[in-house]
Amino acid sequence: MASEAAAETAAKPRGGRLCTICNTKRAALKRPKTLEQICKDCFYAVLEDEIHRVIVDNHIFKRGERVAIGASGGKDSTVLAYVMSELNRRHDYGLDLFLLSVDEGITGYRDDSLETVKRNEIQYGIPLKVVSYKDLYGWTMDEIVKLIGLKNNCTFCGVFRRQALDRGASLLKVDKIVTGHNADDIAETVLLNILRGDIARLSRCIYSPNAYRGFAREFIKDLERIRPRAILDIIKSGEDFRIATHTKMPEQGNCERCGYISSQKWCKACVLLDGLNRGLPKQGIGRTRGLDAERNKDSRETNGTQSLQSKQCGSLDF
Ligand SMILES: Nc1ncnc2c1ncn2[C@@H]1O[C@H](COP(=O)(O)OP(=O)(O)OP(=O)(O)O)[C@@H](O)[C@H]1O
Repeated sequence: MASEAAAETAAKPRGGRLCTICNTKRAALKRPKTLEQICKDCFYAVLEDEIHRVIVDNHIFKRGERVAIGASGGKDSTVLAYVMSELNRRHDYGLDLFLLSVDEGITGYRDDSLETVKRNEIQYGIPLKVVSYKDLYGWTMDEIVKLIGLKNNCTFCGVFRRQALDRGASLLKVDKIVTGHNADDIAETVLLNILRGDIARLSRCIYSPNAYRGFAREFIKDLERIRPRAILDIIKSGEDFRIATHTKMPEQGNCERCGYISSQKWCKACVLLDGLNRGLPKQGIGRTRGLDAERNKDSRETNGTQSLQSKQCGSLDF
């Protein structure tokens, strides 16, 4: 008996609970979703398995499809690239994967993270395509910031990035694009869209512009401290949201200028680019209803008031 007890003590890692899944390694984290305390390896395994289940249950991909992975070189898209290539191989999805990076032309920021993407290209054997703001729009973000200053630059960055991903996707002739979003980002988005009354974006469960994001982030982090499940509960509320049938939704069409998807005569990227090229960089900054509607009514009209200031850079705007 004494030796058995000794063996058990030896097997148990010192200073912590055992993983509730494998029961051998030390628990490294507590999952807010299940409240289970699990080790690193089991966390990777359950996460990959859950992603696979979501892909299969929702019929997200069809065999033979070409899929671009939006690769910024940041943590979320690096995980995404790994998981996509791993699941494609492990479960034989039969997908043709590509890494798609947008180079916004921000010295010391994107040029560094693109190095990570180039390493991913070799590591996972997925071909990489880089599209740049300079080639697509004739402007780098550094040049835009020089013109407009730091205020409002996130609007340009986010809108151009969203369209650059679409353009890159059509160059690669892919059927789908996947982008990496963690639970915190999605909860912020749900909250932001509710705060802004942006039912159209909420129903498509996509990103709202950056304004207020910093405040929403702090608020969610405060909630999480009190109740760790708060983030998942907000996401669930967003998913279960039902929109009254009489709510007016914007009609999707195509931009008259560039042909990309838009609910206005001109898409936001064209409105902003037109302003930049005409030396009126404040044109189109602000909410779509209002300024862009005006801009779309009469392309000669310009207006730089009511600008929304961004509190945080880097999130992908949809
Ligand atoms: N420059 C880019 N090129 C290609 N894809 C991008 C780029 N920026 C963002 N994305 C895509 O949009 C996702 C969400 O971007 P966001 O800017 O919110 O960054 P994030 O949450 O910090 O993600 P990451 O850690 O991957 O940078 C990224 O995971 C990526 O898939």
